[in-house]
Amino acid sequence: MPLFSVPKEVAVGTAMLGVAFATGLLAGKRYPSLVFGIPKSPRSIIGKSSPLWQYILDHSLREHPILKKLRLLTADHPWGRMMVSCDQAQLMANLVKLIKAKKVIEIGVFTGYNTLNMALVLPDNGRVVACDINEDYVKIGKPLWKEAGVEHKIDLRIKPAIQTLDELLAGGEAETFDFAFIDADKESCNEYYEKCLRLVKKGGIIAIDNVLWSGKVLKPRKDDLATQSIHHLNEKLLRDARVNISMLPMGDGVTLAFKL
Ligand SMILES: C[S@@+](CC[C@H](N)C(=O)[O-])C[C@H]1O[C@@H](n2cnc3c(N)ncnc32)[C@H](O)[C@@H]1O
Repeated sequence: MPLFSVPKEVAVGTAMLGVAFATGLLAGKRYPSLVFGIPKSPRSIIGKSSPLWQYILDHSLREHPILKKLRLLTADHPWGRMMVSCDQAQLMANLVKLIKAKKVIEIGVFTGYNTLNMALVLPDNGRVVACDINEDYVKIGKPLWKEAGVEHKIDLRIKPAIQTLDELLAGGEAETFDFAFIDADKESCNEYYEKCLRLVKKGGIIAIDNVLWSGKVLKPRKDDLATQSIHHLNEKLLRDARVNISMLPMGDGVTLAFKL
């Protein structure tokens, strides 16, 4: 027995709307960034349609106008959902500022929201080593790095991040970074973590994004390498005596590892 029933006309109308929406999507149509008044945003543990999500943004987000411009620009990109959660990016910038970081690493730039966000709070002689393999994504945000006047603080490296991290290590930059944000291909997250641990100083912070992976970590499927990889790193971090950790249910889950 159904819990509630709807008039036949409403059911038919809703089904037609659904078909029209799906047909639009298949035809490559982009829908507006605002759905039911809630900003389209990336993965988030708190549902994006939850009024609490809007409340959090309304009561905590202090976004630089150029960051906002980049967020809205990215929201209309077909892969806009990959962008870091803006409240989480704000926490990253607050941490970077708190520890008076000068050298930071971003693994997985996409359109560069978090890169810009960190560059904005770094001192004028600070540096973000920004790693990505896809220049097309980065090109979207690059003009805004310039507009914000922080382009000179961003050292963009377009190649596999593992290669960039190895080059930094080979160049004698071990234990010279203050902060690292890991947010690229999940299959490599353990390797990124190990290399960042060598690059970051004692007292520095490594932030690992998507550690809850939309809840998939609860039941990692054997054939799902990304989830397996995240889950193994989560298990390892729990027992890793080289760091203190906090796992925060923010965005899609972020673990902060404080190097001892
Ligand atoms: C989730 S997005 C990053 C989001 C970004 N941190 C932000 O602030 O919005 C992941 C990015 O990782 C990049 N990526 C994937 N595999 C990579 C690799 N092997 N090396 C470097 N970047 C990679 C992708 O091109 C993509 O831009």
